[in-house]
Amino acid sequence: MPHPALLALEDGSVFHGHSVGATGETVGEVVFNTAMTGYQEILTDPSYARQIVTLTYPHIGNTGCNVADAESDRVHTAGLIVRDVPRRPSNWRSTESLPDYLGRHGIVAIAGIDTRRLTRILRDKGALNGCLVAGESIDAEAALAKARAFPGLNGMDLAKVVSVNKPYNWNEGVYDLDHTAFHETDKRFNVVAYDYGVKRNILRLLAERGCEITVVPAQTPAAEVLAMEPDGVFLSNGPGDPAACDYAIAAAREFLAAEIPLFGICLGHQIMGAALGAKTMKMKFGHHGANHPVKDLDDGRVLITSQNHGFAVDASTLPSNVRVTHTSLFDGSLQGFALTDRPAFCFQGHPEASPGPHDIGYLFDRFAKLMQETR
Ligand SMILES: NC(=O)CC[C@H](N)C(=O)O
Repeated sequence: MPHPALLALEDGSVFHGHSVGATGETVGEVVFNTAMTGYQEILTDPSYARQIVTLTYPHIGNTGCNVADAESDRVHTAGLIVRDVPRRPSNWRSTESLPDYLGRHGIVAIAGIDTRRLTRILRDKGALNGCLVAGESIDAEAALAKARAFPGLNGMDLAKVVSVNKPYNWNEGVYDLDHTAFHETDKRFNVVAYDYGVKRNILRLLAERGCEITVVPAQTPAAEVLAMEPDGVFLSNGPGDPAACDYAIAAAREFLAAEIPLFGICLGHQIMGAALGAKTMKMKFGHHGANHPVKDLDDGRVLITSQNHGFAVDASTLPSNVRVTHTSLFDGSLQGFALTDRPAFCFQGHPEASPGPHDIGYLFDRFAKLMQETR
């Protein structure tokens, strides 16, 4: 018999279910993700640090887990909430079941609760702080108190917490078309990628475009990077509140001043916005999923995109040398912008997908073109 588990939300809601991961307790902001696939990539996306993720798709774990699908070297979500985990995973790539994987990584997870009810609460009230407990004896009152004691993500700088300690070269090759083997690419550009919680697929897609990549810690001063004379600088995705990353905002300002090709994704987009003097704000429940429609304002195309953010740049506070390039068709929020007088642009969603559709992968080509033209 699995251990019992319980989820308590700061609004007083309590859900009883059973454990499908490690025993223990965890606190964080509870958010919902609507992607139907890609649970392992979601678990290992560093942008989810201090967040407990509930997946709205009811059957999670069907295809097991493996080494290749991780987006970083560990699980970053603070916990996992699902409706149901199948008893037996079935896929030729699977080396481990989801509960075993979660247990090995020490991640508390609950199944057997009504995730539709939970998602409606989060949609109506916005993301809520919660406490997830699993084990032989669980105490709802204590969990509620812990949920209410969690300070929330506002003001929390987590990029420097999940970042690497020292620089390294990304030298994994790129996949063959049939995705069975890696091969080398011709290196055309030297790129420095800031790791605020970078996902591996971003580095793969940059390498695929001929980038030789040096990944650097979040707090690396801009002067150190400029001394490396890169062809371009990349600002990665990452967890927490962008406004709290003052060192990153200061560095981005220097890269903009130096007119070096600059590309930002998600947290990187928000940091670029803040560097330009724009305001960032907390969203009600954010965007977390793999089917979000985004409009490309240059040609009117609608792209289906992968998303994972709880903060956003307030478009009305952007300076006049910014051109909005993408908006969300869910809520009209800002999804991308480019500078009119510098080689810099960024995107709020996840163009690298993983999981998700590849509609907006052309942004990686745009960065390569920008570096080519700026040379
Ligand atoms: N995926 C990301 O980079 C997320 C950015 C930021 N932490 C947010 O929640 O909005």
